[in-house]
Amino acid sequence: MPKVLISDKLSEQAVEIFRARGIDTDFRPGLPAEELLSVIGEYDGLAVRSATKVTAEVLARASNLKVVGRAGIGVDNVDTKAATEHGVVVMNTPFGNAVTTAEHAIAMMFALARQIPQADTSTQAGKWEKSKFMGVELTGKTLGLVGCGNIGSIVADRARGLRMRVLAYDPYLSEQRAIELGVRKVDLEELFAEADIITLHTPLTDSTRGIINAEALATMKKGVRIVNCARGGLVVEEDLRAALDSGHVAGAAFDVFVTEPATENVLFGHPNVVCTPHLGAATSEAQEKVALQIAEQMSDYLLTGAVSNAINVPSVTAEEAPILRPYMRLAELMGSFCGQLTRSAIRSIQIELEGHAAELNADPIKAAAITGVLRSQVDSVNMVNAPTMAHQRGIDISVTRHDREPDYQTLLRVTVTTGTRTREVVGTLIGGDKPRLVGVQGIGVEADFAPRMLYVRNYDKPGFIGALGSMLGEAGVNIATFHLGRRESGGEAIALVEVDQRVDDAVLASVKALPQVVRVDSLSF
Ligand SMILES: NC(=O)C1=CN([C@@H]2O[C@H](COP(=O)(O)OP(=O)(O)OC[C@H]3O[C@@H](n4cnc5c(N)ncnc54)[C@H](O)[C@@H]3O)[C@@H](O)[C@H]2O)C=CC1
Ligand SMILES: O=C(O)CCC(=O)C(=O)O
Repeated sequence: MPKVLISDKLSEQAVEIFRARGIDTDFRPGLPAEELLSVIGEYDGLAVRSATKVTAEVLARASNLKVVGRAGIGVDNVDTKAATEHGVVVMNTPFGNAVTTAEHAIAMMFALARQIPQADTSTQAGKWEKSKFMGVELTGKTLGLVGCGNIGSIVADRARGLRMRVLAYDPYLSEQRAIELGVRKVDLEELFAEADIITLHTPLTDSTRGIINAEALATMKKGVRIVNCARGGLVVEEDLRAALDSGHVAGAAFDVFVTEPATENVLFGHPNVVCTPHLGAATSEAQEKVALQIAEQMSDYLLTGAVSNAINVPSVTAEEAPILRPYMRLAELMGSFCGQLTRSAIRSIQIELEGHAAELNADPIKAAAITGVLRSQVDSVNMVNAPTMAHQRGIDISVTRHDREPDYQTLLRVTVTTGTRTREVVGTLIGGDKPRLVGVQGIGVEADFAPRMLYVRNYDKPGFIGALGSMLGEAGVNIATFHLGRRESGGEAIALVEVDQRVDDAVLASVKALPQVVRVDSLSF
């Protein structure tokens, strides 16, 4: 039974879902970092929000971990690169808290425009400072969105309802989508020059870090207001504080900070600053949605192999998973066949799909084939890290779909090249799910992938089968099945021999010494 740890404050619905799906679940919100390090080795899945830092060190200790689930959007608290290298899937819930976070941004905008938090504090302190809190109307004002994805689009929609004019800077926003949203797509300079209020809705990346700095602030309208409900680090906090102090910026509302939890910050204490403690996603509706989604997604992956909303591997839907699983098994076995025959640096891996296979999602099949090829070289390879490992080794990967009619209903071909050699195997599924080899090196030969096999290439001359049989018999090795294929043009043949015992190196050497034998390899599957 898989085991999952929930180390942040997720809705308890997540626990119920995991347990209902038969997953052993430990609910330990607020687990200290040192304790996480000592217990993570026990778990197959780790569900987090933003408090748990899933560092390279955590991942290095997570010997059983298969999936990290982020109940939310931003995965900047997960070292995704290290997760990929360790073969761990990282998934998030890209939509569950988008409305809630957009509403928080709108609430922050109102809080700034009408100084609601400051007025509340003053009123409850017994002061009646009616003239102190003169606000501004939002109607007719220009809102500048930096980032117009899920959350930015919802903010745009709500802002248009408030009769605001909306500009958006997002290099990946199409003109068509901008028209649909009723926003004007502009460059960053124009947005800074025209916006009365700027809200940020991008992830924190190398291209967005410090996107609002002293230089940018200087190009903004005097009296601009800035809302950040995305990520600390998008704004250089010291530069903003200086612009607030000089009166160039009229107000700032921040939900996120460079250092969190933010118990102190350069923005704190300024009369025109409103702060919340990373509450963007904090509604009961959003938390139920993200907890439920992440628990379902993680359970699906651990129990069926279905992958949704993963950051580091291609998606496999719940419908696709049972269809793809036998193909992934076949591809991995075929890759392993080639990998076990390859003793030098691999240059390329080609995966070809024909018949039914050509209609399927090829990414998981490709990842499985690469896993199989690399497994004889690297123990820790799996479906998640195989493409990265291949890339790191400079291996070219290609996938080709053929629409010709194959001899079998469905066919995969895996070809591995080194500087000097090519290994090629062809396989199919018998009865829809049983992997079967149907060709090696262009020679038709049918065999199952047996736990122990000998692969022999020989000259097609009399006496070979008898000699091989008696040699193995004398060594106490029982032959379970024997499959032969030969090139139609003659000369070359291949034998795939399933054996019941391990064939030791001395016996392999004697087989190799037979005059008809070109090469012999012991394979295991
Ligand atoms: N305060 C909170 O509690 C929450 C904060 N967030 C933050 O909000 C961010 C946005 O979330 P979504 O809208 O769901 O993500 P999304 O991925 O749907 O949208 C992000 C948008 O940013 C754009 N973008 C990327 N690089 C850019 C750049 N250099 N300049 C301008 N635009 C750029 C992308 O094209 C995309 O359209 C998340 O990455 C997360 O960090 C999300 C949920 C809750
Ligand atoms: O889980 C939370 O409270 C934070 C949400 C968030 O920042 C995100 O989803 O990116």
